[in-house]
Amino acid sequence: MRSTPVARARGISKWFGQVIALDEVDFDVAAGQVHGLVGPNGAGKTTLLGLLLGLARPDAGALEILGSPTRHTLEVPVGVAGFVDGPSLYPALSARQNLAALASLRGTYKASAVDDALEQVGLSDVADNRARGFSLGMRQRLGLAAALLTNPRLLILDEPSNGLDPAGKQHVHQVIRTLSDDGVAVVLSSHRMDDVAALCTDVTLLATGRVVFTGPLAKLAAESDETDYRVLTSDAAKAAVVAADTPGLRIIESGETLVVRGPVLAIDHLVIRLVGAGVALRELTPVMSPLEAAFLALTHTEPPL
Ligand SMILES: Nc1ncnc2c1ncn2[C@@H]1O[C@H](COP(=O)(O)OP(=O)(O)OP(=O)(O)O)[C@@H](O)[C@H]1O
Repeated sequence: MRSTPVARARGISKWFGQVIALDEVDFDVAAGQVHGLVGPNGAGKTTLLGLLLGLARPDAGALEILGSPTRHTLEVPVGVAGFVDGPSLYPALSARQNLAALASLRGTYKASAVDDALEQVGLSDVADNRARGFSLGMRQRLGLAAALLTNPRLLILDEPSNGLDPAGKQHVHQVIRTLSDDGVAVVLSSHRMDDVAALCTDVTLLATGRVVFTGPLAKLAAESDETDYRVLTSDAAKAAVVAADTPGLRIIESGETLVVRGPVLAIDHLVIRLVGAGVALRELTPVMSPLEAAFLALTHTEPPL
């Protein structure tokens, strides 16, 4: 028997005045899944995270968290923790005092649990420093520690890698992986496909409030059969002429560097034609990962050149 999804949305819509932020969204998250929410600016990621956190209610559709329909009041559903738009912290209190205050408010304060949470996110050394002086990355980590204190079954994180240095990012990624191994479902938003690729098992791609893809990460990569390649040759001008004449290829950029877009077969033909035309190929490099290519294809956005 399949276990109950940790979160299940069917046809949820959310309006802000005339703007539709979520348009009949279906969304499933299972225990242990690390589910990435990606999409261009304004796609509806934060709005969906807010609904999962009980910060707002859908205007239409059904949303169940841990098997229960979300209520009509605004409150964080039991078993859910996390934050959107950065964690709420008391700037005048230290990291330790912030966590102690939050746990005391819930009536669950235990000094050892606070120490554990700080240790997990790598903030033990600065536990007694005031949050006011914390960098964005440190505030993100403290917000994560606050969420961990509640032993959530569903953790919601908005851009968790924001402001983190590479070591901090690795640390936070490891915390998320451990939670997932323990069966916690994690839903996170990100603008970075490399973060999503490193962390997520599943991904939902939103564009102007609609789901344009949802499923395993590996399936998303297969959604686009076109990739951009940078082509360096011995004769840039002649290479551009050959590329323009190759069926299935589009020239994205020409000049010293030639960038072309097309399916792998068309790229093969380009290489054969270049060599046939006496142009030496010095470099052929994909400009973006298959995930980024799928993102751009499905959201109809163009890569920056
Ligand atoms: N409180 C609000 N009042 C009015 N409009 C809102 C509000 N919150 C979101 N919106 C609108 O809803 C749409 C979705 O916004 P949302 O913040 O969910 O997108 P996002 O994918 O998180 O974007 P970003 O990547 O820029 O953070 C946007 O058009 C946004 O302007």
